[in-house]
Order: sequence, then structure tokens, then C-alpha cells
Amino acid sequence: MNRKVLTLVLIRKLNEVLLGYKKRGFGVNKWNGFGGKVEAKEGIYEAAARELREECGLVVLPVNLEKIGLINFEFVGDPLILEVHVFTSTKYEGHPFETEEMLPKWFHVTDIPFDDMWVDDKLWFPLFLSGKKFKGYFLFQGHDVILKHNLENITCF
Ligand SMILES: CNc1ncnc2c1ncn2[C@@H]1O[C@H](COP(=O)(O)OP(=O)(O)OP(=O)(O)O)[C@@H](O)[C@H]1O
Repeated sequence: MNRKVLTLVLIRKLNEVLLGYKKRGFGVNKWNGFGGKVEAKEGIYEAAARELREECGLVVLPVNLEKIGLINFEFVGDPLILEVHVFTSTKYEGHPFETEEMLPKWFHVTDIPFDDMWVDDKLWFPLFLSGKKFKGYFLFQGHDVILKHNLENITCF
């Protein structure tokens, strides 16, 4: 089984979450957190901080990232498992700006654009928004249909 390790960073203010509109590549035209592939010889926290900076200019120290989720995604017909490590942080520097990859925007927690996000987000975002940690698995058929999933609350990583 092949695995690709990815990061996903959700920056939070009291009542808002920073999302980015993906302009190219995997998940194009969807709102999502910031993230991407962990490179060889790079730690997962460092990778998360690097991707955030590359995609919207915000600077976060790896120690200020809190790991809140681990999700494995499988796509029917594809042997590659996406292992996504989800982080949050309220401690960042800078102001988000548009890059070649993402258009950042703050969303109120009651106004998350689920209809224009990955369909799994609707299931685990409520856990994130209520400060819970979770592990999950999603089996996708194509990019829009979830055939099977499980999601569990955990107390710590
Ligand atoms: C299937 N359901 C999903 N639900 C929510 N989020 C998902 C996701 N599947 C992937 N993601 C996230 O989408 C980003 C892809 O990032 P992306 O820049 O395309 O990755 P990668 O570094 O491989 O790109 P390049 O190969 O360098 O172009 C990355 O944050 C990853 O965690």
C-alpha cells in the first residue's frame, strides 16, 4: 500500500476560520485549509508551517501548531492512501495574501462554505470547530461521493 503524507492547516480567530480557494491542482475550485505534501527529510509540523507560508504568506512557528486530526482518504481504484495531518493555530504572524495556488478569506464559524468544499469537511469540521480532536477514514468514489467512512473523537495525539 502506497501512502502520501499531507498536511492541512486551519488558522483560527475567535469566531472565524481562514480558508483558501484552491486555484490549481488537487481540489481545484474548492475552499480548504492550507497544506500539501510532506517532503523527504522534513517533519510534519515543519511541512505544515512551510505550506501555510507558501500558500498565503502567514508565518506560524511549528511549536504553535496544534495537531487536531488524522484522516486517511482512499479512492476506489487507486492504491494511494492520502494520510492527512490536520493542524490548527491561533498564533500566527502576517496578513494572508493571494498566491498562485490559493485565494485566502476569513469565514465566520457559522458561515463555512461547505457546498464548495470537499464533502468530508462537512462531517469533521464540526469537531474541529468545537475544539475536539479526531481520527477518520473516508472511502471516496470519484471526488464527490463518500462510500464509507468512520470518524472518532480522540482525547490526544
Ligand atoms: C479527499 N478529501 C480531502 N478533504 C480535505 N482536504 C483534502 C482532501 N484531500 C486532500 N486534501 C488536502 O488538500 C491539499 C492538497 O494539497 P496539494 O498542494 O495539492 O498537495 P501537493 O503538495 O501534493 O501538491 P503538489 O503535488 O506539490 O502540486 C492538502 O492540504 C491536503 O491535505
